Amino acid sequence: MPVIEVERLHKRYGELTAVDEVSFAVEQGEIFGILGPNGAGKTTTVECISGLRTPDAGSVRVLGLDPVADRDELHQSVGVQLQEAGLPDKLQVREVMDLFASFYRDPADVAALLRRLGLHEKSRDRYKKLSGGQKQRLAIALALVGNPRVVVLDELTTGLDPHARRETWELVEQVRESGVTVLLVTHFMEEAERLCDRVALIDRGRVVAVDTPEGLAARGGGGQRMRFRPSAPIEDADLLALPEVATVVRRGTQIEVTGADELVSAVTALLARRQITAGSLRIEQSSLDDAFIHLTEHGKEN
Ligand SMILES: Nc1ncnc2c1ncn2[C@@H]1O[C@H](COP(=O)(O)OP(=O)(O)OP(=O)(O)O)[C@@H](O)[C@H]1O
Repeated sequence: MPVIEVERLHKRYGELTAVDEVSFAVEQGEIFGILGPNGAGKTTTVECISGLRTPDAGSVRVLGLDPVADRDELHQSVGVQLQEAGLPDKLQVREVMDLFASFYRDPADVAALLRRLGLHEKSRDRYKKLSGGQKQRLAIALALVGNPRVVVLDELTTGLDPHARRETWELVEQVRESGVTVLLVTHFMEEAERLCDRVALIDRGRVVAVDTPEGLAARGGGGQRMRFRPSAPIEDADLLALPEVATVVRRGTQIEVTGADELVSAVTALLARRQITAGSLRIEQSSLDDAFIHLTEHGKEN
């Protein structure tokens, strides 16, 4: 049975339809991403899942519970990290954690959790003294302090430097390894590619695709791009004769070849047969970025 089941979810704000017939299911132990442009309806969707908003229509089940009717019960098993933590500046890290732990029947060991999140040495620091990355880690700690079975993380790494972002990703992977199902809202493709088992791509309140990051990337046009400087001349026609090659473009001494997924091995094998080496070689896989643009393009035009 899926851990989260969303069926034909609908939410309006006045005249504006923010979420329109959204359906997806998240399985136990998955890291499931909700990806989409600004204003797509991602936060509204997870707020309905977390019981913070009441849907206008459709159904949501989390661990078999109705997030609105069974809010108190849901709260015990679902940890939520929201975009704005809104914590009092003057409280110390440990105090915030103890306060949140007191809301749960079976809270985690606060000291152990702080140690796990690298915040142990900050236990006595006030919230306002924490760096952006530390605040973010505290937000994750707060989402985990109730020993949840499901955790909802919204815009987890926004505003973090690349190092802190990577550390946070490792944390999320550890959370999943401990058996927790993770629902992750993001608009960073790299984050979705690195972390998510599957992704729902949402545009203008509608789900446009649910797939693995690789599956989504393939829908964005697919294929590979390879750039190199050959050590000896090679004809365009020789490259184009390979079934994997779609286009060949020359820029000075550099050749750019695009084509199917097996492009790189086919071209490399051809070059090897001719005893040509590929200098300054760069390979790009068609990415989730391409899929994002491709699949949400229609929405932008309207
Ligand atoms: N409380 C609200 N009242 C009125 N309109 C709202 C409210 N919250 C969100 N909206 C609107 O609903 C739409 C969806 O917003 P939502 O925050 O769910 O999108 P999002 O995909 O999370 O966006 P972002 O990536 O920018 O955070 C937007 O057009 C937004 O302006």
